[in-house]
Amino acid sequence: MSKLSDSRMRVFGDIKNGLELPKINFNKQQQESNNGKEVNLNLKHSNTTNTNVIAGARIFKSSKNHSSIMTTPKKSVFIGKNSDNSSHSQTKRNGLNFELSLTPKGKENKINCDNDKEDLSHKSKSLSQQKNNGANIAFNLNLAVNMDDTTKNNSHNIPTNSAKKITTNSNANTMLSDSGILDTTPNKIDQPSSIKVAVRMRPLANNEKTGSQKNGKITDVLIKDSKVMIPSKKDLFEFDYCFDSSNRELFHYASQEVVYRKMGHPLLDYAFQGYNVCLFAYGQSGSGKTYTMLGTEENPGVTPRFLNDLFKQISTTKKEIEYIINVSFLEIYNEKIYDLLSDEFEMIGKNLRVREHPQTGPYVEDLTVFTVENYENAMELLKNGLDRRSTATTSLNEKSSRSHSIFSIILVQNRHFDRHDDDDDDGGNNPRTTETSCISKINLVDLAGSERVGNLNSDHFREGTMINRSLLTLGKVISQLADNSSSRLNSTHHSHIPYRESVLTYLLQDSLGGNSRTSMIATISPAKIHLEETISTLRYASTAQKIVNIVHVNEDPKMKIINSLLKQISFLRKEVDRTRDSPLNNNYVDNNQNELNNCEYGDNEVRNDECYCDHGTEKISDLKKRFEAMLKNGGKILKEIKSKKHFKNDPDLNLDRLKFEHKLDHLRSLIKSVKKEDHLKGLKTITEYESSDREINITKKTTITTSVFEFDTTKHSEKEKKFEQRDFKKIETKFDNHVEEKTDELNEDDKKLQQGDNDTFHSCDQSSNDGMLQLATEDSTASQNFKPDDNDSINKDENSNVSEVKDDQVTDNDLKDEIDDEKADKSKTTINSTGDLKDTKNKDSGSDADEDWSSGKRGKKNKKDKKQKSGKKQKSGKKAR
Ligand SMILES: Nc1ncnc2c1ncn2[C@@H]1O[C@H](COP(=O)(O)OP(=O)(O)OP(=O)(O)O)[C@@H](O)[C@H]1O
Repeated sequence: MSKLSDSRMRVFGDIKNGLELPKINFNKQQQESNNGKEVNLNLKHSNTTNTNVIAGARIFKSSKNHSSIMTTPKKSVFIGKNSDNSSHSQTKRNGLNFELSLTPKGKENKINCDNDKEDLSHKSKSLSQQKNNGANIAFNLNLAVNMDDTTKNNSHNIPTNSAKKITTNSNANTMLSDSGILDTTPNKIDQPSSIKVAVRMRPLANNEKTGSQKNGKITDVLIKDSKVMIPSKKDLFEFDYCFDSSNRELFHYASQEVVYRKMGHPLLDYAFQGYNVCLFAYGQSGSGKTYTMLGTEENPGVTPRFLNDLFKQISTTKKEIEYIINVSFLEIYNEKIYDLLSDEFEMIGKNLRVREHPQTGPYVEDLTVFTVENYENAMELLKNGLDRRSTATTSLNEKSSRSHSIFSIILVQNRHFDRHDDDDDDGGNNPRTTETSCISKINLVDLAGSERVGNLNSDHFREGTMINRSLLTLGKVISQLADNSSSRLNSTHHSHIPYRESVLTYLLQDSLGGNSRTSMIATISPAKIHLEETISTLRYASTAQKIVNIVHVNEDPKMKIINSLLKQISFLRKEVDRTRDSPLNNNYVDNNQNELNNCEYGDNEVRNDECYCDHGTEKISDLKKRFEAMLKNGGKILKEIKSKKHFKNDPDLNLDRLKFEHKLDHLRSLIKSVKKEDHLKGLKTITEYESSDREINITKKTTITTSVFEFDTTKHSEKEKKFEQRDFKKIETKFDNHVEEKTDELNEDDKKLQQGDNDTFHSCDQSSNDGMLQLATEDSTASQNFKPDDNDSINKDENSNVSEVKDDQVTDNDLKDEIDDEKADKSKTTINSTGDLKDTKNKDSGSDADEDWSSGKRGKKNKKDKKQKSGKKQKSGKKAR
């Protein structure tokens, strides 16, 4: 047994200053010779033969006869575990015997000191004894499965429930629980992990091959093994890996697969072990970051391969582990965070906020998270997000990413296993099921390209300076962290890290200098013309290499609760998907309600779900009102135009028509936005529309869409969304029909006014009555499935249009009266009108444009042609404005 300078065993400290371990009794000479020596702190459990290095440490002279061991800055030290399953409960009852020893770094032999025969080793008293003595211990002593390579051999056959660990606690007063059972709170075994850095060189681009070069040299970068050389500058950089992808013919050509195997796959392994991981690509614009991270259809990059292996691995692992995979995708553009996966009305284009959780660090508030079940799901989300990412053509890259993107995967692993506990009355014969949970966050980051501002045109100047600003902060953070990492052991003072100076670094705080196994791929061009940027990237990368993160497996009892909630989310998402196909099924809400109630935390979840749905209902009813208002306004305008047509020489007629077309433009673009689910744009258009139309005050009420909207919207927002989209289509159809018909009629009127043909004008008037009638009828119905840009769909959907019209009803009496009046008008004038029209058609045959006008009188077979022409007209109308 070691002689401790203190009768209690003490391990305490904090992350900045390292941990103070039991003092060591050196004689004076030993004290001098060992002062400042770097050592390994080893652990050996008395039941095992293996000794594991658990931390790097340094010896310091602390008092006359004592030296102290200071570990590298860590919160905790791994103490030990039993080598076989049978003895861990024994340990629990009788206390844990372990032995700490110090050895010079890189050597096996122990340092001599006077502590006892075992030199610097220390055997603990049993924990139960300590507890009985009422001694303070400055840590929670637990057993742990250490997933790190150094202890893997020792730990892999230990069931997870025997995994406990030692964690220091800076308040140095944590007691064992009254029951004497070891505390299993935060399971954090900190380990140093330096950032792994690789460089990848892309092939020459076409314009680089032909560009004029000094000395006739096009390239000036060489890669050999793990080194990059710049011959003209006699510079040499060394990294963990250097990938030469400049020429496929090369023997050592690094394909996408090679890059993934070396840089991506190891991170996947770490993620399965429970660590947070991060891979980011850094480099000049056009140097191959996106190609490396995402690749192409034929040559997928790291992210698709990572996802593929993730799901493959899950499918081959044992059934007792349950996996939940959540993904999110965001971009940081001009220092603002945008959700790339959200299809929520008000979330698109919304700048999200970063918040900080005291335990888990920075996170993005309101970011959409999807639970995915397979590779295809995940890839679909990735592609959807990429479509929304901000890109632009720059001098260096045809499709340059103008934002930093972070694709995050949360891997949750729930392990269920049977625990045999000797403490049980039955002697441990009856297994009890236990669950542990592990959550790993995987960040795959494609940074925007670093670029000299001189290379940017005025369009991209602002975004270029923003990109450079955040990359500059990233550089500062990296270099500060590198400084701190190298001075960690010698100094207690650490410089401030300016994480908050940019959104990027704030969000990546954990990946840089925090709890994450992080790798970086620096991409470079071989071209001599980019040499300056290449050297700057290489410097950046070699500084990043010096950063040492402190990592631990994310296993925590609180995770159980989080897991349970994640399960709920996953369940709810599945339900949403399932019910999407049958939105009219009224029973589903009740059934699901029951299922939800049966879930753990079900009550809260249901309540939350309801809140969410209420919110959704509000949005929908608001939208509904806006659409209705627009429809009414549209009707009013048409009416006004119609009434003015009686005055042949009304100078306002054309103006009104233009106004009307202008408004319909707004509506059309609104409907397009809605169709594309670009709700934000839709909302903007509505606002524009409404403000341009404020003077028109409509009192009559149309209820065209009410019947469609009046289903029970209080329970399920997805169901509502489905309806919302369907109804938008109907409104869209209706308006397009109006535009089509009214444009034709107005053109016809126009022409006839010009011709001064009174008879024809009369028939036009009737025809515009028809048009109004149709508007009123359609206002009270909802025609279906028309897509303004999709000419083919016009014909396809005409039939459904008809049946839809029959089904709907007008509820507003005033409007009904008006429609009835107009119907009467119509029935009176139909024959005349048709006759006139026929005449007109005959007169004008031979002219394309005229045929278009005449066929505007419900000539269904020519509808497609008409549509195309009215589209053209609209464009010219815009030009005129
Ligand atoms: N290793 C490679 N092999 C083949 N082509 C590559 C490679 N790396 C990049 N390219 C090609 O170079 C061009 C630019 O690459 P990429 O878009 O990935 O650059 P980037 O660094 O992401 O640029 P930016 O920062 O402007 O978004 C693309 O056409 C890409 O296909």
